[in-house]
Amino acid sequence: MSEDRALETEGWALRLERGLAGAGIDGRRARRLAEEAVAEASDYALPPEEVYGPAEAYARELARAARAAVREERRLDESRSGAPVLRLRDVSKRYGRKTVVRDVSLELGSGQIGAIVGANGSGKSTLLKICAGLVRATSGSVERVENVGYVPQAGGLSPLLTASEHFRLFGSLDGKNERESLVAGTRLAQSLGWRPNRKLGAARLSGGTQQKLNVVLGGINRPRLILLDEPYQGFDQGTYTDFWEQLFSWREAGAGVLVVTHILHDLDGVDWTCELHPQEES
Ligand SMILES: Nc1ncnc2c1ncn2[C@@H]1O[C@H](COP(=O)(O)OP(=O)(O)OP(=O)(O)O)[C@@H](O)[C@H]1O
Repeated sequence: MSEDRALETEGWALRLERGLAGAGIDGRRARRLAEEAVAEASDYALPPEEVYGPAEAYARELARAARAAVREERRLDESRSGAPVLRLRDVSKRYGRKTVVRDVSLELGSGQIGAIVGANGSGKSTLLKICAGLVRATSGSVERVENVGYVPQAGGLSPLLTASEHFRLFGSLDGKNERESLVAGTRLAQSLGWRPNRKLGAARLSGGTQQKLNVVLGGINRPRLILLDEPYQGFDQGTYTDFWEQLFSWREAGAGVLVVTHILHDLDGVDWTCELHPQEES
């Protein structure tokens, strides 16, 4: 970093710290937030002002986010009570004459991980789409909370949009502004050991990286229910471990997580398993 850039960054961080302190954030926390902002901006090789805007305005925004986090903590306390986030009763799905899901009942509480397992063609993806509200059950009932994240097995991205543009698009659905979306997406990406490239469109990312992006988008708005359809197919071993750690930390934070998997050792860390069986043609 040039000397000018270093001075500019230092000044910006100081103004941010002062602005935060002025907005009632305690001194040590204000310093940590300023350090994090500088570190994140350096990930993008840009001066913090270019990423976050003027320090004073960003301080106001962070203070607002801190107040929202307190409200969120209250909400999480409610969800830690284990209230159900998803309940299926006798759900079946037919395509024409073929029954692909038969009489499935399950209940996922907040702070739980459930796994859907079964042979190829046993209806796992169909059931997850029913849970997400993307496919309608032929019979039975589905109740779910409103805030849901869904991570498909593949696809689901806009080929020309970059990772950051996806963060903004998905974040805006939750009322986040551009910076909040960028920060939330970048943090989640980092927890999967990924530093998004600022320029590449999704179509030019590797298969595994596209799936990391899908996982980030599934969790970017801190949903109370997160549905994941074997999204780890292209992950290397390290990312795969990070992925499960992320599921555990979502559970810890009070979300209900439902994951389709066919890898049996995954099941060690889950709270319950629902096994599906391929249906005979009727
Ligand atoms: N839109 C559809 N129209 C007709 N049949 C469908 C449709 N979607 C899925 N099916 C059929 O439903 C059955 C279950 O498919 P599904 O993809 O849910 O299974 P799966 O357990 O997720 O499979 P895999 O392990 O291979 O991913 C399959 O026989 C499939 O061909």
